[in-house]
Formats: sequence, structure tokens, C-alpha cells
Amino acid sequence: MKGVWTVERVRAAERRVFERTPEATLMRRAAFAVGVRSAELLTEHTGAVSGRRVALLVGAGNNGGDALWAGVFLLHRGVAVTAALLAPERTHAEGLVAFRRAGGRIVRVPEDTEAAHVAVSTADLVIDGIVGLSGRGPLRPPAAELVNLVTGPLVAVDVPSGVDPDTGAVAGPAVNADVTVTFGGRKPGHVLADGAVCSGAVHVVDIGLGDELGEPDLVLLDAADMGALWPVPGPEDDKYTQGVVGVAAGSETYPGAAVLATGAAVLATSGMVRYAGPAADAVRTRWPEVIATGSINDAGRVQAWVVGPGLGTGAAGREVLATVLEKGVPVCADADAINLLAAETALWDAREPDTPLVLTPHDREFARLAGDVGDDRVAAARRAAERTNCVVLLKGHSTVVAAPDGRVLVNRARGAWPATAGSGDVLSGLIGALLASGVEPWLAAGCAAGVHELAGDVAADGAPIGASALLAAVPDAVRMVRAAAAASA
Ligand SMILES: NC(=O)C1=CN([C@@H]2O[C@H](COP(=O)(O)OP(=O)(O)OC[C@H]3O[C@@H](n4cnc5c(N)ncnc54)[C@H](O)[C@@H]3O)[C@@H](O)[C@H]2O)[C@@H](O)CC1
Ligand SMILES: Nc1ncnc2c1ncn2[C@@H]1O[C@H](COP(=O)(O)OP(=O)(O)O)[C@@H](O)[C@H]1O
Ligand SMILES: [K+]
Repeated sequence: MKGVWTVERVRAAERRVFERTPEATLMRRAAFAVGVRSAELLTEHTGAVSGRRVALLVGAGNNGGDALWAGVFLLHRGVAVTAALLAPERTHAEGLVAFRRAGGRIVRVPEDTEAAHVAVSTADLVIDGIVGLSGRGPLRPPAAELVNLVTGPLVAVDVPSGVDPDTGAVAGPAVNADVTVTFGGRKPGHVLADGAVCSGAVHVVDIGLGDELGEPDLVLLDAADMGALWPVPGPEDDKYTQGVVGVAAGSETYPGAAVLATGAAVLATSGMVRYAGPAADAVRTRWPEVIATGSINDAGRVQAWVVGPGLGTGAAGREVLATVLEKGVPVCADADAINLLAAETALWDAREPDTPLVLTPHDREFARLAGDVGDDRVAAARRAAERTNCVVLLKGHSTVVAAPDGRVLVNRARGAWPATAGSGDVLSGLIGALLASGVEPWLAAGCAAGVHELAGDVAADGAPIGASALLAAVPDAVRMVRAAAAASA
């Protein structure tokens, strides 16, 4: 698992480290890492370092100081570096002296705006040192204008400026980095909301904070974690012992949701899948291995239920949901099951106390259930999970999975191809399969989200896909995470 720490936690670690290590040392380490990564990118993009042009965007604080010291490193490697000072009176003093001494060129904004525009638009690489951990709100107009002129690769120092470091919210112009070099550990802004996209490839450098950071505020599962969690049948297993999944989804109007959710359960684990509902014929035709019946009461025993996709919010759907919640086994409630729970509080009483319930809302479903998501997606999901005593998986480009005990994991998507109709139905089937196998609900939801996203990426391979193609790529995605787990064992 990879950790993610809030700004407050990073600042606290920083204070402890400052008791034994001077601030300047930390800044030099940070800047060195930015310089090295920038030199590598110059080589990748232009074939050389010496003789190339780099522009620094330098704001008022230590983030700008990091950029200036990175500039010093590049000047020593023969790069022509121009620093555009966006707050000339508040520029990091030692960094500026060192930059000048090393032969760096300085342009001041707004006085030398024209020269700054030329420097940025002709640079082979630009370093964003506008704001870091103290950044609030979007880029202001002079900085936004400069960022718009960037054509070469863009390296953000610590956090892309304009992105809220704690929420990833972007409320206006922001830096869209190719690479973000960050210190100590990832920040929420790198993995959440629009910030996840603006950060590009995140490169974490330990500048000495690592030991002081403590338990992370959020975690990311990597491929090896997912592979290690994925259920694998043993020699003693049969079709029942691996956990039977039940799917109560679909309606006359939406049979496809049932086919997709059931198919995901079939492909996610070995063992058995049962289906109950009005789409039994469609399910049987597409997935002959599924034991399909028309009614939930005839479905037989299962170890977890998936309920909701395409269910409808009428009396029939309500009845199905209430029946499933009374079964006393873990449930993944998606789509209309969430809408029903949001509309009728009495339905919550049908739930056996303490049986795990995983809710998988997108933003609109979340709003019906627990109010507007707002900018802080982690806080919203965490609140809803605590209030409902459920695992809440809030969908999006970055999917947030909150457990009732406050743990949160995030799955950051590589691209947005999985945002296609029916893709959520596939996700619910994957979660149901892992729940039935006995994976802890919070991890089951996180692991399913990660494999779902990977399947979308593999299936798309640069072109649009439908949910059926995403579903078909699930076995490949499972193989990939299992291979990652084997490689790291
Ligand atoms: N945390 C650490 O341990 C270390 C931090 N370092 C650097 O220090 C940075 C934090 O530095 P500072 O606390 O001095 O603050 P920043 O450099 O992040 O911000 C400086 C100032 O910018 C202004 N500002 C805020 N939002 C703005 C916006 N949208 N547009 C324009 N100006 C805005 C504020 O007045 C703020 O005080 C980190 O991001 C990192 O780059 C490194 O030097 C090394 C160690
Ligand atoms: N911008 C995005 N980038 C990556 N994945 C996304 C994005 N938007 C949505 N997704 C994912 O696509 C799926 C959509 O689910 P959902 O909205 O329930 O669709 P449906 O109801 O059509 O099945 C979720 O897994 C979600 O995390
Ligand atoms: K920055």
C-alpha cells in the first residue's frame, strides 16, 4: 500500500525534522530531486541537458525557493535558466542569491511580463514553483497567462499550482503537470478529483520526512496488493466453498444491467453465481453457468448479494432490496438500491445489524443519500460511511472508498475510458464476488475498483469501449495484478 498524508500531517513531520536538520538542508534535497528529474526529462524530450532552455515560475514562498535551487542545479549542468518572479518582493531570498550567483537570468512580473512570456513559451522545460503546500484557490491571472504559454514538459514542485493540496479541487486555472516531484509522501491533491489529472506522473522523494510521517491519512492499493487479495481456489475447494455470489439486478426495462453485473461476478472468482430477477432469460443466454431464477425467494443460499443495478425504484425493487438486506450476508448495494435507501429510511431497518453493506454511489446518488459531495470527497465519503455504518465507495476518476471506522483508500484512474454506461454494473458484480469470497468489505471494494479501472484501461488501449469490453478484460486485469503480487512476493 502507498500512503497519502494531508498538509497538516506533513507540516507536523516537517517541524519534528527541523529540530535536528536545518530547513535549508531539506530544501536543498527537495530541489536536487526536482533538478535531477528535470534533467532526465530534458534528455528524454530533447536528447540533451547542456545548452537547453528552462524557465522557472517562482512564487512567494518555499515552493519558489525549491524551484530556484533546482535552477541552480540545472545552471551547473549547462542549462540556460530564466526565473520569472511572480512575487518579486517576497521571493525566497537565499534561493534568489544562489540563482543569481550561478548565472541565472531573472525577469520580474508584472514589470517584465513580455520577457517572461518569451522565456516560458520558448523553454524546453518549465518548472512550476508558484505555490506548494500553502496554495489556496486557483492561479491568479499573471501566473495563469504564463502557464497557458507553456509548450514543453512541465514539472510541478510538490503540488501543481492551482490544485488544492488537501482535496485535489481545482476551482479555476491550474498547472497541468507532466510530472510532479513531491516530498516525503503523496498528498491528497495528487490522487483526488481534478488534482489527480493535473499532477501527471507523481514522483515521491524522501527528503528525510519519511520516518516522521506516521500512519497515512489515505492509502492507495497497488497492483501487488490487489493481486495478493484476489481469491484463488485451493486444492480442497469446490464450487460452494469459494463463496457463492447472488445478483438481484435488472428489470424488464434494464436487463443489460443484470447481464453485466452477473458476468462480472462470473469472471471475478471461481465458484458459483446465482441470479434472481426478471432478466433471468437474458442472463442464462449470455452466462449459461449462472443458476438463474425469477424470484429471490427461489435463489438458494449465497454468501453475498449484489443488489440494485437496473432494479427500478418501484414496489418490486423495494421488495427485492428489503429481502436481500434481511438475509444477514454482506451486500453490495448499487444504483437503484441506493436511490431506494435514500428515499425511504425505513428500509435501513431491514438490514441485519452489523452485516457488511457496501454502497457504491456516483455523485448524484451520493447527493440523494448524504447531501452534496462538495470539494472534499474524502471528508464526504468518510462522513457518509460513519453515519450509515457502511463502506461507501464514491465513484469518479479517483474513486474514494471509506470504511465506517474512518479508514479511506483511493483508486486513481489512468484514464477516463471506464466512464461508460454499464461500467458501474460491472463494478458491483466484482465487489459482490470478493465479498462472497470473504475479503474484508473495505478492501473488497477498493480491490474491485482497482481491477475494474485496470480492466477499463487494458480494454480501451487508447480507444473508446463499452462496458462489455471492460467486462471481457477482467480476466486479463486479474492476471496482471496476480503477476504483480507474484513478482513482489
Ligand atoms: N514540507 C516540507 O518539509 C518541505 C517543503 N518545501 C517546500 O515548501 C513548500 C511550502 O512553502 P510555503 O509554506 O512557503 O508556501 P508556498 O510556497 O506553498 O506558498 C507561498 C505563498 O503563496 C501564496 N499563495 C497561496 N495561494 C496562492 C495562489 N493561488 N496564487 C498565488 N499565491 C498564492 C501564499 O501567500 C503563500 O504563503 C512546499 O510545497 C515545498 O515545495 C521544501 O522546501 C522542503 C521541505
Ligand atoms: N472520469 C472518470 N474517469 C475514470 N473512471 C470513471 C470516471 N467517471 C466514472 N468512472 C467510473 O466509471 C464507472 C461508472 O459507474 P456508474 O456511474 O454507476 O455507471 P453506470 O450506472 O452506467 O453503470 C465507475 O466505476 C466510475 O468510477
Ligand atoms: K507548485
